[in-house]
Amino acid sequence: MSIVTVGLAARSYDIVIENNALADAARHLAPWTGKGRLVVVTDTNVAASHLTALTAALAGTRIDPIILPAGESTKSWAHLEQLCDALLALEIERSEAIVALGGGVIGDLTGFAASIVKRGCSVVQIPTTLLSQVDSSVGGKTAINTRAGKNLIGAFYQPSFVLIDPATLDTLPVREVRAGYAEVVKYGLIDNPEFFAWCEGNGPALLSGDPAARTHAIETSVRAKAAIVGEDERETSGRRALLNLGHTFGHALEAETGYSDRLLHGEAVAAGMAIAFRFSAARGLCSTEDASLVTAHLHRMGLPASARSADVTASGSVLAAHMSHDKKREGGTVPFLLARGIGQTFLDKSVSLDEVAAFLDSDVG
Ligand SMILES: NC(=O)c1ccc[n+]([C@@H]2O[C@H](COP(=O)([O-])OP(=O)(O)OC[C@H]3O[C@@H](n4cnc5c(N)ncnc54)[C@H](O)[C@@H]3O)[C@@H](O)[C@H]2O)c1
Ligand SMILES: O=C(O)C(=O)C[C@@H](O)[C@H](O)[C@H](O)COP(=O)(O)O
Ligand SMILES: [Zn+2]
Repeated sequence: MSIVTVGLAARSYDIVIENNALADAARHLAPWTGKGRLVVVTDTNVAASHLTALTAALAGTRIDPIILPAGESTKSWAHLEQLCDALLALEIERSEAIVALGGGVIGDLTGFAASIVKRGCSVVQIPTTLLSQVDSSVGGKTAINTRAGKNLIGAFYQPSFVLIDPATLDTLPVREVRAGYAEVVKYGLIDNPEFFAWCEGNGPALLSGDPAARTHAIETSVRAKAAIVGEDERETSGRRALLNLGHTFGHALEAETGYSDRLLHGEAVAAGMAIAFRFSAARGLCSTEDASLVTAHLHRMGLPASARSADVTASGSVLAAHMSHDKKREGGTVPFLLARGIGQTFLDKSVSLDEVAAFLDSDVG
């Protein structure tokens, strides 16, 4: 078992990473079961594969499940309302924890609901996708998507505890494992070239469910994210913005595909990171060799590495228009995460959306 702490003074919390932790949920969740019941928010797929096991592990505690449809379209106003109404109907009390059992969709939506129901209830994250275990369950970004763009309505609201059971990934479809892998390799590309090299060697084993590779990837990612969040919780210093590598491009691709299962978040981020490296090379910031290495690695891992390979045919100016809603925008300018090389990502405020649009029209990836 490993424990990683997110250090945020009074709002610090632990992340426990342990194979088969779900079977031991009574011990791990003891601080939140004292009231005799737990409200568990999940989706239809996760309910089918893991809710029974969690309920059995918590024998003696009444489980009140709220089961939502699976998929990105659940991060919506309509489902936020449905979830808040369900929590109120269950007479949730602020001293109880709401458990988010699922991937990033359930985690982001439940975290946001927890931040507003009765002005704030505790939330415990039990992530069940690779993406949510390495990224979304940690750090307290919660949100829904709206017509104007991705995650534009939300709150910074930290969980009270995160319980990661890598064994839950045994039931995850391989396309979802691949999508989560994009956020794993992101940590190497940001500031850890040794981890990128590890990904080059061990990515295939990770995708095929090798337990040692899986645990190493989860622990490395969670430690990296916890450290960044501890330094810059609300993305004000520029440090946390590094976690957004590939996301300004990626969110535009997601908007273009209507936040549907046509393009998963991790797939969009993969394409966005490769675009960011090629754009950096085109600006003379990083070598074309590094940009090609990133593109080739993502392709080898079965991920899209361009708008075209993500099946998005929109023009550069249409994609740039989506990017103008980016939350990092300041004084009318959207800063971009660019790179001087693998492991050397930085925030560049000198890019214009016209330049990005022209680059995208010429980018073949
Ligand atoms: N808050 C953050 O910091 C942060 C970070 C990264 C991504 N995100 C958000 O996370 C979301 C994507 O999360 P995701 O990739 O986990 O997608 P997801 O939550 O939609 O889960 C992917 C699919 O896998 C299914 N599933 C989940 N766990 C399973 C399991 N163990 N076995 C079988 N099926 C399972 C789900 O039902 C769903 O169909 C996006 O909305 C993205 O914006 C948030
Ligand atoms: O935790 C962060 O900070 C991240 O940027 C992690 C991203 O992987 C994640 O997709 C996040 O939700 C994107 O944030 P946003 O502020 O661009 O919506
Ligand atoms: Zn992401």
